[in-house]
This record gives sequence, C-alpha cells and structure tokens, in this order.
Amino acid sequence: MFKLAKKNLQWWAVILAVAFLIVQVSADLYLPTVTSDIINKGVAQQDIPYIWHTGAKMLLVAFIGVTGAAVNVYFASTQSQKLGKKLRFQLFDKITNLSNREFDSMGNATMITRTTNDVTQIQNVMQTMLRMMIMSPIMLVGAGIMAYTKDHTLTIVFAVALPILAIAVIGIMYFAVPLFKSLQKKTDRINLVFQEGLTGVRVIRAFNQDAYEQNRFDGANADMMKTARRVFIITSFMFPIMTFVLSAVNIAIVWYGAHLIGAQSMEVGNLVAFMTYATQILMSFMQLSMVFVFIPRAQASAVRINEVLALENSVVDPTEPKDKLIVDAPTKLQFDHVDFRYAGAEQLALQDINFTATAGQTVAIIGGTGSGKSTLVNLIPRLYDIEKGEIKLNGQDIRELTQKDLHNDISITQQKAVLFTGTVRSNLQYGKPDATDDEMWHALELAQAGEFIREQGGLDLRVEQNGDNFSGGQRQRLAIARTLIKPAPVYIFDDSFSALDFKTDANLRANLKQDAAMQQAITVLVAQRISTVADADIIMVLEEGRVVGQGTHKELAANNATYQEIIDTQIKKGSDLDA
Ligand SMILES: Nc1ncnc2c1ncn2[C@@H]1O[C@H](COP(=O)(O)OP(=O)(O)OP(=O)(O)O)[C@@H](O)[C@H]1O
Repeated sequence: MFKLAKKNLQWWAVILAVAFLIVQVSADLYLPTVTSDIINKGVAQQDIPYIWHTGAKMLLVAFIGVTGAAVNVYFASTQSQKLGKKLRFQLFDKITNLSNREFDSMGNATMITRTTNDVTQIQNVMQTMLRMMIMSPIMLVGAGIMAYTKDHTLTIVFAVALPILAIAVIGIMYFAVPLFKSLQKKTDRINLVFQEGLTGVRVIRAFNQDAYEQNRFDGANADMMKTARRVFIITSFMFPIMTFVLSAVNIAIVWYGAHLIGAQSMEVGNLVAFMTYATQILMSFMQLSMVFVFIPRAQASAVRINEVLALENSVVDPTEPKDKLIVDAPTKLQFDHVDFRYAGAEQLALQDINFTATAGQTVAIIGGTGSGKSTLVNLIPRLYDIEKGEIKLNGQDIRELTQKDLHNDISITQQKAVLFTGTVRSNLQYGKPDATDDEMWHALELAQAGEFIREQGGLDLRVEQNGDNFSGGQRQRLAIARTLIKPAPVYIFDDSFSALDFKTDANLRANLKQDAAMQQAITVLVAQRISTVADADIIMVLEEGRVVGQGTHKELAANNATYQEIIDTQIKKGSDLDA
C-alpha cells in the first residue's frame, strides 16, 4: 500500500495535512488545561475577570483547533480522493492495454471489483491514515504526558485499563481480519454472478432459468451477508468494551480523585482536566486499534491492485522497431510454419500454418467449431504471440513493428460485434476519426447498412449499450461498416457474415469485390458457409488446428474430403457451386 501511496500522493499536501493535524492536536491537548485553570483559579477564587480572560483564551484555542481540523480534513480528503482517481485511471489504462493472454488470466469480474471496491478501500484508509493514524499516537502520548503533569499517582489507572483494552482489541482483530479479507473475495464472487446474470438475462429467461440464477445470486449474496454479519458482530464488541472501560476508568478517577481532593493534594480543576485526558487517551487508543483493523484490509486491496498493475504484457513492442510498413508496395501477408498454443494448454491450438496472400486477394478460413479459425486471425494483429514460425507483413516479421503501426495497417471485425454507446457516427469514428459524412454513408452502403440506418434516423441515430437497439444482423453490419471505413492494407472479418441472411451476405461480398479500396487490400475472412468462401482466392480448411486442405473452391471441391463433407451438409450435390 505504501508503494501505491508513495507513487501517487502529493507530498507537499501530505506535509500540510500533518502540520495542521499537529496544530489541532496541540489545541485539543491544551484545552483541558485551560478548563482546569478556569475552575482552579477563576471559579474557586471567584475571579470574574480571570474567567472572562481565560474563557476568551479558551475560545481562541478551540478556534485554532477547529481550523487545524478543517484544513487537515480538506487535505486528507482531497489527497485520498485524488489517489483513488489516479489508481482507477492507472488500472483502466493497464487493463485496456493488456494483451489477451494476461486478460484471459484474470477475468472481467475481478477486474471490476479491483477498480471499484479495492480502490475505495485504499481511498478510505488513506483518509483515515492522514487523520486518525497520525492523530491517535500523538494524542495518546500527549494526553498521557498532560495527565501525568496533572497528577502522577492517578495515572496508575491506565496501567490497568490499557492492557485490558489491548487484549480486547487483539482478540477482536484476530477474528475480524481474516473475515475482512474473505469479504473481498465474496464481493468478487457476487460481482461475477451479477455480471453473468446481467449479460445473460435473455438466455436465462429463454431457458426459464430465472429461479436457478436467482438462487445462485441468493447463495452468493447470503454468503456475503453471513460473513459481513460475523465481522460486524465481532467488531461491535469494541464499543461496549470501550464504554465499560471508560466508565470504569472515570469511576476510579473520581473515587480516587475525591480522596486526593479531600486530602487537599489535588485541585478540582485538575481532576476535571485529568478525566478529559483519560477520555482522550482511551479514545485515541481505540482509534489506533481500528486503524490496525483497516490496514490489513486495505493491504489486501493494495495487493490485488498491484497484481493488476504489475501484469507484464506478453506481447511487447520491439526495442528497436522497424519502420512503418512501406505503404506504396503491394501488400503481402505471409504465415510461415506458424505454431501457436494458449497459455497453459498442452496441445497446440494451431500447427504449421502456411500461406501467402497478396494485395487484392481474399483468404477464407473454414472449418468446424473449435478448429482454430478465430485463433488464426487473432494472430495477425498480434492479439497473441506465436510459439514458432513467422507472420510477415510486406516481408517484415510483425513482431518487429510497433503494435500501433501494426494495428494501423489492420482493420478487423471480431466474431462478436461490439458497438459502443453513442451514435452511429461516433461508432464509425472509431474506424476513422476524421471521416466525412460521405465516407460514412459509403461504408454503410458497402456493409448493407445504409438502408436501415437511413430509415431509422441517419448518422446521429443512438446506439444503446452493446448496440441493444439493433438486431444481431444489424449490429454485425454496423461493425463491418466501422471496419470498412478504416483505410488499411489488411481487412479481417472473423465470422462476421454469420448473422446475415444469404441475400445480404451475397450483396455485401459483391460490394466488397467492386470497391476500389478493397481491390487493393488483402481480405482475410472466417466463415462457416461454403457460399461465403467460394469466391476466395485461397481457401484454408482447418481441422483441430491443422490445415487439412488449401486451394480454390474448385480444387477443394474436387479433392478435399473435409471440404466435400462441408459442402454435402450445406449444398445439395449437383448445385451450381459444385460445377
Ligand atoms: N482464450 C483461450 N484460452 C484457451 N483456449 C482457447 C481460448 N480461445 C480458444 N481456445 C481454444 O482454442 C481452440 C480454437 O478456438 P477458436 O476460437 O479459434 O475456434 P474457431 O474455429 O474460431 O471456433 P468457432 O467457429 O466456434 O468460433 C478451441 O479448442 C478453444 O477451446
């Protein structure tokens, strides 16, 4: 936690917070002495001018104390809030720049909890630290010394009271701290179930699994509640114990103090001041103990935040990157004996992949589910790094380029069409920030999306969260338009035509064929339908990560058993395509 604080706090503000806290504590410690002076010298001797004079002094000291507290709270709050803001930003920045391998290793739910709940823990503890953690020890020692100056023998009560409190606090912490840590894990769990419930709400309803999901959530919720209840029951003992000890201490002080006053070895004012110091000592002791409960809890959060911040990207830019690709050379994309394995997997997900495509060509990848099609196209923008072989763009190994340069040269539509909240225009601007309206309409027309966008309201039509106000096919066409508007030498469509009807799919492919920009580019497309891949220059048939057939539709239809099997399941023998 100190590592996070050290990096992100403004030290001048922390110093000011501490300085004003010392002002407040000094005023708080001085006040009981002023009170005792009023009683001893003013009230006892009925010296009214002294009471007025000392009363004014008391007001001034109280004012200084309040000012010190206000300034300290201001700096402590702003610093802790700024720390929270910085940490949230750093986490968001890190998470959005993680390569897929590291992202897969964590999961969404815990990333969200770490960015929200864990950061709040750190923020709260930092606020507490900049007040209580510094104030309590100073107050404890200061009030101890002041109490001692009022009466030496009465301080013996603390020798009894403080060990009793210490034992109570240690006992409570012993049981509470592990529970606090487990609460954080349970928050992760509840977030996971909640997130799955939200994203899968339609599936849940369709399968009539509302009750099952509710039970699952209820289970996680009840589990969290039980732990939270245990934590709060345990910590709730703190207050009665504290009240009991404080009352016992006060009784002891009054009882013993009365004897001292009777024997004329103590003044009434000193007894009153002593009682105030006793309260300050015990309260600061309790506050300090609470800080020690908060710290392990925040420490657990700090570890979780540091875990994310310390994640090293497995895909990194080269130390001496090659120049950006030569744009006027005809584009060439090569896979040269490429092997790839997911982290921790025993088997290769892709094995010995080879192909070369040049500008204007279309490479289509077809195969059963799980055969490795998406994996293959994800290797081109380096979402994962390969284990063996080389992927080259215009003769350069893609690992020798910066990821920014590489991504500038690739425009991709993922298998699951992702749209962002905003408008059609803002979504298209993801592809080309300075795109004109004409360019946007051109891309929409190419993607067969022009008609419905025009009918529904044009470029400023709202796009709701996840594009929920569009059908699956419409979402996919919008995502394709966003890919097409970006000028790039390589276009990738990962099963992007699957939600389109046959006619729209055929029209879209015909549009792409006729488009001047697409004629200069390499198109890599993953598809399940023979009709989608039939026109491609190179078709690769994948089976369990291996290429079991490579060629044109005609060649494969004539010689490749796997391809023929796919045709058989989709197109009746003797149809036009078989000819
Ligand atoms: N992130 C991942 N971590 C580990 N294994 C993965 C990951 N993604 C995919 N796989 C595995 O890699 C293999 C190939 O998956 P891939 O998604 O490339 O298949 P696909 O051919 O695109 O399938 P589909 O047509 O169903 O989309 C599968 O066995 C899958 O279980």
